[in-house]
Amino acid sequence: MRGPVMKIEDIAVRYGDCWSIRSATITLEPGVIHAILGENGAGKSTLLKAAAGFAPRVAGTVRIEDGRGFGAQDAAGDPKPQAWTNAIGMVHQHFMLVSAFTALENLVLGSEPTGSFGRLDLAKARREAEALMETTGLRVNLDARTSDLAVGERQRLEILRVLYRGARAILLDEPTAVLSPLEAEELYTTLGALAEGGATIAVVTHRMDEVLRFAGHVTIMRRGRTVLSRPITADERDHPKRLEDELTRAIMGGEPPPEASPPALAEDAEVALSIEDLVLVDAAGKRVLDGLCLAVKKGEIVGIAGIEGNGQRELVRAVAGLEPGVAGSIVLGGARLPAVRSTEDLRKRRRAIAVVHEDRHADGLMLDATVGDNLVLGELGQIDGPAAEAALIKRRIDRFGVNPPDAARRAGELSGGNQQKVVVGRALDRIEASPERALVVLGQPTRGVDVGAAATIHGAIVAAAEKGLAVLVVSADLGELRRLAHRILVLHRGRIVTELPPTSSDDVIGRAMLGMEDA
Ligand SMILES: Nc1ncnc2c1ncn2[C@@H]1O[C@H](COP(=O)(O)OP(=O)(O)OP(=O)(O)O)[C@@H](O)[C@H]1O
Repeated sequence: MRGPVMKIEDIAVRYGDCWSIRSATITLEPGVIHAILGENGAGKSTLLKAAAGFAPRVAGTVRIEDGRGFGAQDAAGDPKPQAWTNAIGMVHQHFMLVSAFTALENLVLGSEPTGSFGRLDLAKARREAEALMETTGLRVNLDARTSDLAVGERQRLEILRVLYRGARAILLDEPTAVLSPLEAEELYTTLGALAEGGATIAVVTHRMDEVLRFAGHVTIMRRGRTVLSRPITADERDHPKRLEDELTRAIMGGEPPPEASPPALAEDAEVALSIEDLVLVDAAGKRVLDGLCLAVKKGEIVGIAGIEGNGQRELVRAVAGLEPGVAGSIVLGGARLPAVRSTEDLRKRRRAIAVVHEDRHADGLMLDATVGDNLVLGELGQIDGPAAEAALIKRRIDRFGVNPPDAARRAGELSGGNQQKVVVGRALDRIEASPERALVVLGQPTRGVDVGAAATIHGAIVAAAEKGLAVLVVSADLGELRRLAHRILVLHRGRIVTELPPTSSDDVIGRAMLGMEDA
């Protein structure tokens, strides 16, 4: 199944009065993984959408050549040919699955096989799905409800869905942002095999290590333009430091920011947060938190590593007071936190604890509200008039580099990384100003965020610890935990199984994440 060559020539894309892409030129060839990197808002997602034929292009051409000649689509390129739709599959940053459907139903949605009288032939769908899983090595439980699937499984389902429709070019928008390192590795093995089989593969990512290890070609976007596009040689892969520096400079348009490191921790620092024997049983009777214990001192940054789905989300929600069924105790500053029974209880907890949930769309943002409203969400009635509110919003936009710096824009129109800056910036900036501040809990704080913005967020996390707050960081990015944390705790099946120093290798942490005893 050889994929098409896709030539995107000098395209420009505009949403209303906002230029998303000013000038981008890129050629995607079958047979290699083509990585696309760049700052938040540089236009990477839009570039993929334009390639797939559904971004409002105002100039340029997208040419697809696969020997059968799909031809070119110029700026006024709609409607796109059916062959185009079938040949190119896009896996979006935010999954496009119907959570109430089974995996099988989602897989065939929109291209369902039919039997007599045009009825859906589920048996045939299952046979075809099984065959596809066999050839690609991508496996999911076809009968599971999609809402019950782990995030890595949902990712696989999205790719299977695209392949099921016969796509030979697969465009993936930050596919590893939600995956653990092991799942990401598996995904790249699959993509590598698909590329070797002749597919055209493009991946948008912020993770440099993935580019250095797996990509055969790299393109960098900056402020709506492609500024570098070139192959990666085997020799460069063996000595990646120079390439990494070159790419980082191209992304940033200058020298990379200095890396954060945890502040010095006083030996006699008091324990700020103490969690004892936390137990939470889900609707299916599974103990998602199973006797979890941990402690964090004042001024300490503790990292939590673990494969997604081992209790991270529930731990963060329990500390935030959003899991009424949780048993065990959470002690903050020597006092046991009472159960949250009212909005006032929740407010009280928020004055002491800042929380960033891992799913920004479900728990952190109102996409239809403005950036400004989102930046002060939850502070209703606590800010002294509209002028003070406008000043606070402006400060948060400036401090975290939200781009475009426009408080009146709808949050849903921001790029993914800029949405993340809004959520994290709001939490960190607010807690620092609270007289009752004690704890920051962050779920995947730099997911989908570029190097520069990650440095800003890391700086703010370190600043919070320097102010004496206890900090708990849950992250799938082990490099981030190593850089930021004083200690790394490994979460496995709802409990902390190991404590490791931040100098531990990926291999050691990875083994502990799998629950291996010798880690
Ligand atoms: N539907 C839309 N309406 C208005 N503006 C949009 C829309 N989609 C994207 N934009 C704007 O286009 C620009 C590029 O966005 P895009 O999502 O392509 O960036 P990106 O490089 O993928 O960023 P990130 O790394 O943060 O995901 C941003 O300024 C964004 O705000």
